[in-house]
Amino acid sequence: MTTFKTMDDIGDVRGKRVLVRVDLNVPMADGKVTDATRIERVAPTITELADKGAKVVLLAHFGRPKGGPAPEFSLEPVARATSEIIGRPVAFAADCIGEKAADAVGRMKDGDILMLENTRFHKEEEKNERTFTEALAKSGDLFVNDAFSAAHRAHASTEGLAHILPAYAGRTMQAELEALEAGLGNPKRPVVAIVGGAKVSTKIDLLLNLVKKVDALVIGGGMANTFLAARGTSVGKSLCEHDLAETAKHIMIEAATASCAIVLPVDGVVAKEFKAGAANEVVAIEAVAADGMILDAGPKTVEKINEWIGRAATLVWNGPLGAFEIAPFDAATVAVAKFAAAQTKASKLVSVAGGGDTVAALNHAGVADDFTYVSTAGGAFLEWMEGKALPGVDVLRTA
Ligand SMILES: Nc1ncnc2c1ncn2[C@@H]1O[C@H](COP(=O)(O)OP(=O)(O)O)[C@@H](O)[C@H]1O
Ligand SMILES: O=C(OP(=O)(O)O)[C@H](O)COP(=O)(O)O
Repeated sequence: MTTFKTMDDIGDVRGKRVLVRVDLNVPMADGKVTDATRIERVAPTITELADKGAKVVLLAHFGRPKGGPAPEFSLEPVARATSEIIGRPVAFAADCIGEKAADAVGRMKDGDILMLENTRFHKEEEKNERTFTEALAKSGDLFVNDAFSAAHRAHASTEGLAHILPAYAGRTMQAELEALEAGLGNPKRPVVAIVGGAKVSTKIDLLLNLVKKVDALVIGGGMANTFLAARGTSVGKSLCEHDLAETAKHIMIEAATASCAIVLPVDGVVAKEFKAGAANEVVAIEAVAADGMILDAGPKTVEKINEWIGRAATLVWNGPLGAFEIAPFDAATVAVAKFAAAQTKASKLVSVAGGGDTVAALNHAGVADDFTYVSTAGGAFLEWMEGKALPGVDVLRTA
């Protein structure tokens, strides 16, 4: 049950400027969106408001620029992709505050859609600074937050704006929370979680609570390398955050106390270059050469993970098991995704997966529709699972 205001409470929006926070942090390659799920999920909120005659002003971040403009993190190509998906023009303004934003908003007619440039081009966004939030608020009369997958960030555009403008949950925000509650509110045990991917430093802390909620935690992808290194296994040149070794050790101790099994790779697919078709070999995890990079989990690891999934009643998954965008390093992710999908179809498993790249990986494996639920959120979903308050959601409850 949601306890915040939704778009059903928003009233007449005709002629009003509605600032809509969406998460358009989508996978891209060569300037093209490679998985449009996040855009498709927020499309209903955008079109509903536009159809009701609102001036829809979209706010979003893209990637992790260092608090200043960076062309490779521009939202302009994403605005084009959004326009194609919703089948309507989406104008673009080269800044999210100031004159450029004001001019573009000033030109809007009722029912128009405008996307403002990456909010993270201003360092004040992530600091949630009041003056910056007020500058953002100048473009809107109302605020709709539809970015569930960014709701774990207390940023100006995800949290701050709800203190300044009348605030509502968008259709996707509402649907995500309801679906997660339905699928995982009271999960059937055993619960197995898989956490992989590359955002090691921003996700590792939440594993400390997660091990108290699940029966087994499978650690894969870049995250696994940090744990392997922490227990003294050499990972060569693999993606690894060595300075997080103590955190990893602490998590392994907490897991043992909570009787949560930690499942780490036993073999890996190792290459010397991070590129498609790079020469590679499967090696035992203790045998990674000093110049090798683990880019995927090996077949024995896949077998072990699938055994755990076979015993599970509920699966929670964020983060690919390898660099799945580059063949052949997608093999483990695809194999595990297919097995989890088959278990779900056979009614043996409730499977909930989430994250921008995880969704792309499930689409790549052709099984996203076979999972019980696929969330657009990765980190936010895991924090929700941990039982942590999400700033972007909480502020809507009290707004
Ligand atoms: N062993 C690995 N080495 C390097 N990158 C990896 C490895 N395993 C997974 N990745 C990368 O992790 C990225 C996804 O991580 P993350 O952003 O945490 O997931 P999500 O967006 O689903 O939350 C993918 O781009 C993938 O290439
Ligand atoms: O892609 C996102 O999160 P996810 O990788 O956990 O799915 C969100 O857009 C949040 O991005 P951030 O982790 O740079 O704050």
